[in-house]
Amino acid sequence: MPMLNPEKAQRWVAGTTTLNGVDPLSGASVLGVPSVYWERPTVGQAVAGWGEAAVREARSAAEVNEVLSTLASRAEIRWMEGVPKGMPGPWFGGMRFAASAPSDARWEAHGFARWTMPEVLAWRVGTGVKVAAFALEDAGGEDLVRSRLERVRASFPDSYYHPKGGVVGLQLSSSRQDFEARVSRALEAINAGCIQKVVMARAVEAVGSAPFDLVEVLARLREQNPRCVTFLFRAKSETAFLGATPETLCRVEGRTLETEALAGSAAPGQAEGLGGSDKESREHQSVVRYILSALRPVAEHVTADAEPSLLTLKNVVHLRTGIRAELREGVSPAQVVAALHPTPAVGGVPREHALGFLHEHEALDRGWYAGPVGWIGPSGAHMAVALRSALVTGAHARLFVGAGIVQGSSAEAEWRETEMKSLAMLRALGGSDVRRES
Ligand SMILES: C=C(O[C@@H]1C=C(C(=O)O)C=C[C@H]1O)C(=O)O
Repeated sequence: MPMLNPEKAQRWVAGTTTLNGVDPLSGASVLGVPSVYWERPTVGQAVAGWGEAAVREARSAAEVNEVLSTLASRAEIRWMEGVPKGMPGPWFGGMRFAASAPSDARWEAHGFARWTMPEVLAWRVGTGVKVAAFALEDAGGEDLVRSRLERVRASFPDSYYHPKGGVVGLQLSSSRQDFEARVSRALEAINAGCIQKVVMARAVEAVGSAPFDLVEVLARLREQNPRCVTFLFRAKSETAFLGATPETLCRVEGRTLETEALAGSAAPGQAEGLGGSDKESREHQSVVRYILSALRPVAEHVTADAEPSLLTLKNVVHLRTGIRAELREGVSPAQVVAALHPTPAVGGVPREHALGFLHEHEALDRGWYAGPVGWIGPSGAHMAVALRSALVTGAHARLFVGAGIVQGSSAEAEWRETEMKSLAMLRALGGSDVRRES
């Protein structure tokens, strides 16, 4: 049985092997739907994990800090043949956007924050697929690791998993009226000077004509969104949180930190005007300023791109400013997450007022949407901001989309922006025959 937050003395044993494969996702045809998945096509990184050798949960923001700090250490795992260099993870998971407990039962399985170390982890390396197996260091731990590696070696396909291309009919519903009323309320608060920016989100319910095939959805997400991180986190239940996000919260390797401001959006046909738009530029710069000031206590030599560039995705274009820094001595990825999350790209300015406004008026349990999701371990950490995502159970998907509201925003335009942002997930779910109810 996997243990939640086990005693400090608990240790795991791990072993590795290398296969001839090319695609960790193809393992799903023999090992089933992964419990965790992470792919960055731009750098050729792909990782899939099955089962849960260990689970660490946190129930509050303070506990998150404590748990995340322990996950970066290698002390708890005894590697039979040394730590594999450049292994992503082995801990994968995420946390809620808000500091409050779930109010929507659909998020209960994912909890406040949850990281797992899979029983089997497969990731792409230059010439093949590397596999690690983990087990508790109890009597028989090494044998269990060897048998897991053997089973994987005997059955792992060496082909690439291509989506089969079947189309799933989707029935969609989301209330436009409610969303636009909330955006108008946000504009009143902005005009009254209570807040300068707030990111309002809404849910879109999508019901498929058959249960969603999560492996197919992952395969389509990565194919259709090569500049994003495709991710999946499946907790104990059959409920999975997955998506393809363009936004990184932080990537840490040694003392090198990379982050970014991603805010300001336009339809692909209107990208030309994005850089010159006063509204989009204000929305973007508020995120840049926040990140630079949030990094000051934890990092030095902070540099940002002189000008935002355009990040062009299939359905939407964003303004992006890359930011790099060197972490101060002893600063952990946990402290970086605590310093940055939530940035005004998904929260607002001033931060506490905007979060209070969302708590009161958004009428949505965001769950892990817009929270940090990713991996952490001895080779560093990568936490993305969980956007363009959905919580999927059977034939039901709850998608989440949001947009930044500043002075000059219009409720109708923000609705359209969120519609545009929903397309990536809808297309991956397989929608073509889309019927709408508002
Ligand atoms: C909130 C979302 O996206 C964020 C909001 C953006 C904006 O308002 O321009 C752009 C990118 C993201 O930081 C979302 O995709 O749900």
